Amino acid sequence: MPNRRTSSSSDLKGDDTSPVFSPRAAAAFGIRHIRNGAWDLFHRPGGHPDPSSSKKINDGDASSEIVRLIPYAWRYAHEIFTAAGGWLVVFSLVSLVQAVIPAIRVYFSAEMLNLTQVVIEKQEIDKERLLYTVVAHAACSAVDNMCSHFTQRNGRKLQRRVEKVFDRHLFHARIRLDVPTFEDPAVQGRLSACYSYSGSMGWAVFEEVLSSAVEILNLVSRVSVVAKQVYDHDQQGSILTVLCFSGNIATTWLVSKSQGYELDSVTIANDKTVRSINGLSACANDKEHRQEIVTGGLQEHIRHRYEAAKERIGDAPSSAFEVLVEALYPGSWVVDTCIQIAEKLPEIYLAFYMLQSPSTFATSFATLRILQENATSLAASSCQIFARRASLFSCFKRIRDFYEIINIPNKIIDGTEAYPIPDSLDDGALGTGIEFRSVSFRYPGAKQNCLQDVSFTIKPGQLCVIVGANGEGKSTIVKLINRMYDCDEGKILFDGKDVKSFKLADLHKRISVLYQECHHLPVSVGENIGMGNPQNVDDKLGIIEAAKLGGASDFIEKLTDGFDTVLAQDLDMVVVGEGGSELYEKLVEMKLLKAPVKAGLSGGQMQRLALSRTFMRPPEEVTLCLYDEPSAALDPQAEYDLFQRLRALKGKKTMVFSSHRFGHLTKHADIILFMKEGTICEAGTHTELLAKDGHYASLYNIQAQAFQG
Ligand SMILES: Nc1ncnc2c1ncn2[C@@H]1O[C@H](COP(=O)(O)OP(=O)(O)OP(=O)(O)O)[C@@H](O)[C@H]1O
Repeated sequence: MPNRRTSSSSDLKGDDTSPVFSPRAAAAFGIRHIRNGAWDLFHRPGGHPDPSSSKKINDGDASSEIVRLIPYAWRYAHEIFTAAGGWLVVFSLVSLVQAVIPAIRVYFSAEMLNLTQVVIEKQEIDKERLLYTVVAHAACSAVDNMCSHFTQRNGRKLQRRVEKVFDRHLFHARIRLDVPTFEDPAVQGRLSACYSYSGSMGWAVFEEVLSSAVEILNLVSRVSVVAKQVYDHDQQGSILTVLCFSGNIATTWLVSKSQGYELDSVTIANDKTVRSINGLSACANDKEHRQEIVTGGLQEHIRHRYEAAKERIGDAPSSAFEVLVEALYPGSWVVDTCIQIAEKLPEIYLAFYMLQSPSTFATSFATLRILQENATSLAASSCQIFARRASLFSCFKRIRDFYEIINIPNKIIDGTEAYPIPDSLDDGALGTGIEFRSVSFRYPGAKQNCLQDVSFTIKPGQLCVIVGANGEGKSTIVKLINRMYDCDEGKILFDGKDVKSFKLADLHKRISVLYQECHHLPVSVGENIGMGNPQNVDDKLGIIEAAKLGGASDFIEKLTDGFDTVLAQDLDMVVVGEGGSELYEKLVEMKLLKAPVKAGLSGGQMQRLALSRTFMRPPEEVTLCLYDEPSAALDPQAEYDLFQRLRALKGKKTMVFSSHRFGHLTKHADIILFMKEGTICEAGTHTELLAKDGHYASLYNIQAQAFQG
């Protein structure tokens, strides 16, 4: 038997083979988790990612909450009607018309049965009434078809129109966030909650509201027709009605209880063996591996490994689909038996009744037919409408959350003053003067300070190199200068003024940064470079020139589409179920799953691309260059060329480098800062620090020895 457990148990820590896997973290976001054999199934109960939506609220709270939600609902209604206007009204009206058609059909079915009853009892037929009933019934089908055609044809168009508005809002809400706000798991959770499992929230909410109205109208109209039939024509109707409905309501309730999991799920193999089976299958199936397999004579080896892995999996599920089917249909013989008995109750009653008074057989049979035809769907509809209360409520809460996230305040507060300071002595012509005064900083969520009481001064136009071992805080200094984060204690000054007082847009315009982790954007190579100066993103000549300066021209020319080559993400997804992709994205966003990125470029090429991006900005605009390990992935020639080029800027711009390498840069530095455990333990020029014979001298000598043989 496969081993199935729920995530509530404390022993769920995931598999060591997947460092980012955390079912407990998933539970915190309202995503449930099941471990079945080697598989992990994540699902969102009721399709609502917001854990707060599952909280039970009493009626008093609910009504005051509803009052608070009204302004948001009003704003939402206003926005969707502005976007889709009259079409939305027509679409809603057609859907409502379609909602009453089933009731009209029931009415004419009842008419047919009544006519049959008259034929049986009196052996005569009302031809006119029969003709009218048949024609009207057919007309109903035609109108129903026309309505379906209309809603299908126009639904998608309307959906796109409504979604566009909300997609724009959501995009804006995301793109405007700064680093600490964006990294905040609470903010990520709120952003994720704004996606519904069928497209963007804007349309999903409209659909939910309209579907509720349609269901209510459908139910009310059908119940009226059935009730009229039962009470106009049959004395036994009330008992049959109770039996039909109670059986069906119980059935619907039992089924809803027994179905534990919806299709909105992601199933992944969190196990080395399954991953190995998938990899080996790919070896056997994919064309690209054939050459290596044949040349290397690997057939037998791969077959052996595949069989051994299959053996290890044993009787546990071997595919995501199997896992999903087991979760969806856990099955219960008690439930199934109850359903069977409940469905037969009205017939059993009728059989007893007919035995007692056979003369009323026809009448009761007609009523039973009408009731049986409708009871199941009416019971299901009433249960659904009942269940919809919660989802409607949570829909409006999602609207509120949506409008609130649009205005999530950024943690890095924008300054008000222009930079460079107008009328200052050099107006930034020589570069930015930087001062750290007793700066301490801790990353959000970290246990201890990453920088502790750091103080130093870099004069305008100076070249500063920050050195030290891994993890000592070099990159963090770069990030604080650039205001990616704000320090917790102390002050950072630009040209003698608190950096927080300057407008962020002005600072970003004057600072050119190259980060250690070079992430390309999933756009074209040319655009990746052009983005270095968003105002001139289409400046083709500028891009070509920047690529030359960054040393990227050579490899770009060799790419299939040159500057137009698109560097897209290739997610290796194992997703099952409707809405699963969206849930997968959420799991990735929440860093519960890793999204492997297919890198089309080597590390050095990525670095050259990122470097080229920094050359897009007009040189006179930039007053400060921040380079975090700019040459880590470059070959020696490229590194030498780069440093030659950058050194030529000395005296014209302030330059701050973080580096592990000594020599090329440090010999020319005006100031070297040696970092150890988040503090600056040595500061001075190359000559001064060598004379001091401390940490710097020791590391420099280690590197120098390598070249002395
Ligand atoms: N976003 C983050 N959240 C939490 N801790 C972080 C974060 N970024 C870095 N750190 C931690 O802060 C410390 C300093 O990191 P930093 O990147 O500044 O070091 P570094 O000196 O630049 O290292 P390297 O030479 O390896 O680039 C490290 O212990 C690191 O683990």
